[in-house]
Amino acid sequence: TGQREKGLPPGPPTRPVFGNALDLPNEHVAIKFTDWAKEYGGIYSSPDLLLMTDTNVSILKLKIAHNTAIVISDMTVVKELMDMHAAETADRSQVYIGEIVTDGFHMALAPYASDVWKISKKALQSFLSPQAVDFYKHIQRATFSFTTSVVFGRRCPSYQSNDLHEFFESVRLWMKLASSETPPVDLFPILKYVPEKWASWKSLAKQIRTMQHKIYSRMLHQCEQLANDESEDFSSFIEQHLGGVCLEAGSETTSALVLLVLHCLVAFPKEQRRCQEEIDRVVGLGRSPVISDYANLPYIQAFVKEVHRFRPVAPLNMPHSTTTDIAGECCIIQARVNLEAIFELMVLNIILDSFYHPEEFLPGRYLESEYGTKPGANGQDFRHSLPFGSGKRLCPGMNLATTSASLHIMNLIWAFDFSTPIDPITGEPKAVNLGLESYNPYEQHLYDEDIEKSNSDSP
Ligand code: HEM
Repeated sequence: TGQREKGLPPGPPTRPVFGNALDLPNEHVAIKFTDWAKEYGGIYSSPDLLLMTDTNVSILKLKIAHNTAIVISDMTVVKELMDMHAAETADRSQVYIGEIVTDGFHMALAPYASDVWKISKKALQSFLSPQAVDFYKHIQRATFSFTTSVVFGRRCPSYQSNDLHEFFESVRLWMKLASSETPPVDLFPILKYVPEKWASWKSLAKQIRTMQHKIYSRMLHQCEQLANDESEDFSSFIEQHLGGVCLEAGSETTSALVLLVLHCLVAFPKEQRRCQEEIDRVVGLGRSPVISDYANLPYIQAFVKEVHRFRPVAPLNMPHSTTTDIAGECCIIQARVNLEAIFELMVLNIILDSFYHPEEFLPGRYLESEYGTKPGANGQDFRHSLPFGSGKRLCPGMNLATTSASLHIMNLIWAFDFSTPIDPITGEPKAVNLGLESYNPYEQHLYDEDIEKSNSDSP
C-alpha cells in the first residue's frame, strides 16, 4: 500500500501506507497540485491519495478516499481523456458520506451507469438547455406545463414540444384575429356575408379552429394513453432530489462567480471603468440591461472570462473516475482510477506557456484571441466551458449559470461603482487582498455611488 503501481505516470515520492496523503494541505489543495504539476508535468499520479476538492466556496468541502488519483493539468490530456474517452472517464467513485446524506439519489455523485444519473441527466437536459434558459420562454413553458399537468395529467418538460409550439402559435393567431386588423363584424353584422376570398379573417378563424382541435384532441389522447402507461413517469424521489441537487450545485457556484467578478472590479478600478464605459455606451441610462445586451459587450465578456481563468470557482473540478482501462496516447490508465482535472489556470506550467503574464489580471487578452492565449500558443484544446468541467459530466447548469450570472453582472456594473472603504488613517482606499484566503470570508465592502442610475425607472 502506498506504492505507485507500475505503468502509472510519474508523481511525487510516496510513503508506505499513506502514499502522498500526508503531503496534502488541509486547504487550497489546488496550489499543491499546481506545484506538483510544475514538477511532474501535465499528468501525474498519486497512490492512496486523500483528495479534497477545494471550490473556493466555504460550504463545499468533499473528502474522497481513493487508491490512486491521476491529476491532469494539461489541456491536450484533458481533451484526450475527458472528451475522446468521455464514456470511460465519466464515472464517480463512491463517496460514503454522500451515500448517507443523499441515499444515493444525488446526481453529481451518482455512478455514470446508474439510473439516478441517466434519469436526472435526461430531466435536466429538457429544462437547462440553452433554449430553456431563455427566461421568457421558460415562464411560458412553466405556466403551460402547470396547466397541462392539472388538466391533462401530463407535464410539458421541453420548450421544443409540439404541444407547446402549436398552442402558442394558435394563441398568436387568435391575438391577430382579435386585433384591429379584423373588421368589426359584431358592430356591422353585414360583414358576415362577405365571401371568404375577400375576407381573409374568415380563413384565419377556420385555421385556428383546425389547429386547436388538433392540439386538444392529441393531448386528450395522450392523457388517456398515460393512464395505461406509467413507464414515462420518473420516480418522484429522484425528481425531488434533482431540485435539491440543482439548488446545491447552482446557487453557491453562481453567486461565487458574481462575487469573484465584484472582487476583481474592486481590485482593478481601471478595468472597472472600462466595463462601465462600455455598458453606458451600449445600454445607456434610460433602461437597465437585458440578456440580449451581453452579446454587444465584448469587454465585459472578456472581463468575466478573465475572472474564470484568474480565480476559477471550482479550481479542482470534480473528480471523474474511469470505468475501464484506457490506452491513450498520453498514458495507460487502469479502471477505477480517479481523474482530477485541475483548473488552477493561473499557475499551471502548461498554461504559463500559453498566456502572456498569466499571473496578471488582463481581460484584454480575450479580445486578442478567442481563448486569451498568446500568439503562436497552441490553443486548439482550450474551450470556454472549461470552468464547468468536461466530458459526459460537464455541468448541465452551464447555460443557466452563464445567463443568470451575466444578467447580474451587467446590472451591477450598470448601476454601481465598486470600491474598498477609505482607510481613516491614510485617507486612501484600503488595499484589496486578491489571495485565495480573501475569498472567505468575503471581506470587500462595496459602495453604490451611482444613485442616479440605480434609482432610474427601468422597464
Ligand atoms: C458559475 C456556476 C457554476 C459552475 C462554475 C459550475 C461548475 C460545475 C463543475 C466544475 C461541475 C463538475 C463537472 C465535471 O465533473 O466534469 C459541475 C457539475 C454539476 N453542476 Fe454545475 N456549475 C455551476 C452552476 C450550476 C447550476 C446553475 C446548476 C443547476 C441549476 C448546476 C448543476 C450541476 C449538476 C447537476 C452537476 C453534476 C453533473 C454530473 O455529475 O453529471 N451547476 N458544475
